[in-house]
Amino acid sequence: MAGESQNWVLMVTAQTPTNIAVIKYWGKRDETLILPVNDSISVTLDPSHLCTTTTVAVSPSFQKDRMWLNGKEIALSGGRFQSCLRELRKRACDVEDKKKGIKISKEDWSKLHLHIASYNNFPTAAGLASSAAGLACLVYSIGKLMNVKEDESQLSAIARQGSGSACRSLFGGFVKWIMGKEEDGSDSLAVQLADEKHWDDLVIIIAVVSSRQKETSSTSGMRESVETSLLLQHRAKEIVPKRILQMEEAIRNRDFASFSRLTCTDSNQFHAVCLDTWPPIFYMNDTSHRIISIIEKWNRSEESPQVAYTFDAGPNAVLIARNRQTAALLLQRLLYYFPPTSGDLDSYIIGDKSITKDAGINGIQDVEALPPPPEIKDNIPSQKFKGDVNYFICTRPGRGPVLLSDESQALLNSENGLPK
Ligand SMILES: Nc1ncnc2c1ncn2[C@@H]1O[C@H](COP(=O)(O)OP(=O)(O)OP(=O)(O)O)[C@@H](O)[C@H]1O
Ligand SMILES: C[C@@](O)(CCOP(=O)(O)OP(=O)(O)O)CC(=O)O
Repeated sequence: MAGESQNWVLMVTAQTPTNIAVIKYWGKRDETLILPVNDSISVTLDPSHLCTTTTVAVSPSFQKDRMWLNGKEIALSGGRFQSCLRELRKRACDVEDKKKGIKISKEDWSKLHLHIASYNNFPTAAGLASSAAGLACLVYSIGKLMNVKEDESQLSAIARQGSGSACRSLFGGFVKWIMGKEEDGSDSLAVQLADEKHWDDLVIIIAVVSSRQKETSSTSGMRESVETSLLLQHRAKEIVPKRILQMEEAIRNRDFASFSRLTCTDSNQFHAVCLDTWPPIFYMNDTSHRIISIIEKWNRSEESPQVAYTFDAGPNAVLIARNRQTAALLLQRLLYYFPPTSGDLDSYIIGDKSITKDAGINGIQDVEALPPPPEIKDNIPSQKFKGDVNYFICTRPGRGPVLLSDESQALLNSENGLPK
């Protein structure tokens, strides 16, 4: 290891998106390597609205590996973090920073310690897939720091060992996680089906539904489903392989009718598997069901589907509108049924606020003046559900991980490698 003194700090900062599955991953065939029972497909969400930023630093002065998440130190002792660190160290290569006069040889990495600081620009552990963006960012940034030569797909197989869904966050656009066949998991990795520009009409609105912390984590929920649900076995063997092919075709042809049908039925089947688990698991709540029925009613009243819905292991609805015009109509419906409890629209609709303008909403008075959606039959009085949605995030399909070269965006101090 060459360097004038032992006080140098070398660091890298990266930003990684989160993703939402449209064909769900639910069930592992290997718990430690995190190998799934079926392929899955996701849409990467625009990191301008939902992303993780991670800085990793290395210095001979660091005494041990340390990590800070959203400003608080967390333990890195968990098996999943350790698997990722071990796999990355195995693949580390020589690194030279001529400007700083630092040279790290391949062999040095096993003796050097890391400091990692990460920040999610959205709530952590709130059903918005922070673990997917977080673990993908950890692997991507350390991979860059250690000059790991593997491509994104091979890195995805490492991120997979941090959290299954994280492997799909190594790419932008539309991503498939191939389940693979090998026992060592070497062929269980993510590939990009199409980038985010391929289908840039799509607009995504997430309804963050008020709820208590979920009772069953994805990890334990899917373990229980594998052990007890016969529907899961049937789904993995018979249903998903066909759906994957149909979904790939729908994405290739930008066929919204097919994309929407597959997305909704796959989400519904995943929640049916949860219900088929013993004891049953409930992730959706009354508000989630209400949102499904609003969308179903609207889609049925039109000639072709306007919006797709999908729900992960929690009550939040992820709604995918076929284009901006539809997204504006969707937002009007959502605000009609779920008006904010306060007049503060700015914090009620976050992300791409231009959709709010397109919907003709400039203030709370416009929300109050919204007419009932035309698909409601006149004889059924329409009810409103103020307070049942915490807030909405307007976003779209987005790009994959990037390095941030501007040092001012680093989360660690370049002098001592501690959080800024
Ligand atoms: N930026 C990050 N860097 C590293 N690890 C993270 C990061 N963000 C979250 N995690 C890990 O993910 C855990 C949260 O995962 P959890 O599955 O409970 O919630 P979620 O991913 O936000 O929600 P869900 O899985 O329901 O969509 C955290 O406790 C932490 O271990
Ligand atoms: C419902 C899901 O979001 C499940 C995600 O599960 P995780 O990736 O969080 O589980 P672990 O691999 O145990 O970390 C569906 C999906 O993202 O495909």
